Amino acid sequence: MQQASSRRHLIVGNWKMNGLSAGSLELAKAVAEGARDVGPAARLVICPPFTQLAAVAKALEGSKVQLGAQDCHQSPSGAHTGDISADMLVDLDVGFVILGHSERRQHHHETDGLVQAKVKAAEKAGLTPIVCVGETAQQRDEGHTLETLGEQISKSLPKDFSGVVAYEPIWAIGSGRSASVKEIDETISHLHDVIGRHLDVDDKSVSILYGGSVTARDAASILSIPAVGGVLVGGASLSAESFLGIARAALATTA
Ligand SMILES: O=C[C@H](O)COP(=O)(O)O
Repeated sequence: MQQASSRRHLIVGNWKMNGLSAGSLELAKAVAEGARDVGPAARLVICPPFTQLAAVAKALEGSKVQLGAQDCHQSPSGAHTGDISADMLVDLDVGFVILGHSERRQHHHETDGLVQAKVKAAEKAGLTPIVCVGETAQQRDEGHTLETLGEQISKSLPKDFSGVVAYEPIWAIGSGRSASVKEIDETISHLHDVIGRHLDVDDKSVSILYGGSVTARDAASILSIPAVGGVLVGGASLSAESFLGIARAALATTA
């Protein structure tokens, strides 16, 4: 089994629909500055809204923080009013893209099939997709968590997937109630098994992040779980202090 001490955690901040020009620049610069102290323990990625990508890309120049986006269209170009293609993101020095987040699955009716088409488009353009899967509170209460996640994994990821997966229980997102260490450990280990069974890739090559109410307080215990490859952070990524606190927790797990 992979040991915590040999890992380099991926710490991803998803700003969601937050950030105007001045605040975004200030936040990006503060994260870039603070990231110097994190050393090689973690790779940091911030995913601002589309409108701030160009400015944030400039603010991150020369830093160890990488840029991500929150979605892309499955087509490279064309008549898709209001959409953004993977190539457009690459053009702005974006390296990562979050796909299939539960907020998009729910509010934009994104299906597993559409998510898979977006994953293929992102990988073709050279982006690293971060594909989100997660169960609702009802699915969890009815004992359908593993079945739900297995279906999402097998239908959302192409057989030759080379990106990152984020396990985000929907009931934990923005609720202030993170899943327990035991739940995260068991579920992510199960996801590795599903990947090994359904995809044509070594399951160890796919890093799996946890997301859902992660804070600087509980980050160390989550990042100490050997199966966890990092965290996807929403609310706590909107402050440089809390986001960097989470990144420093990665450092503590390698000490
Ligand atoms: O993409 C991030 C997740 O939805 C987690 O958000 P949260 O940290 O605010 O719960």
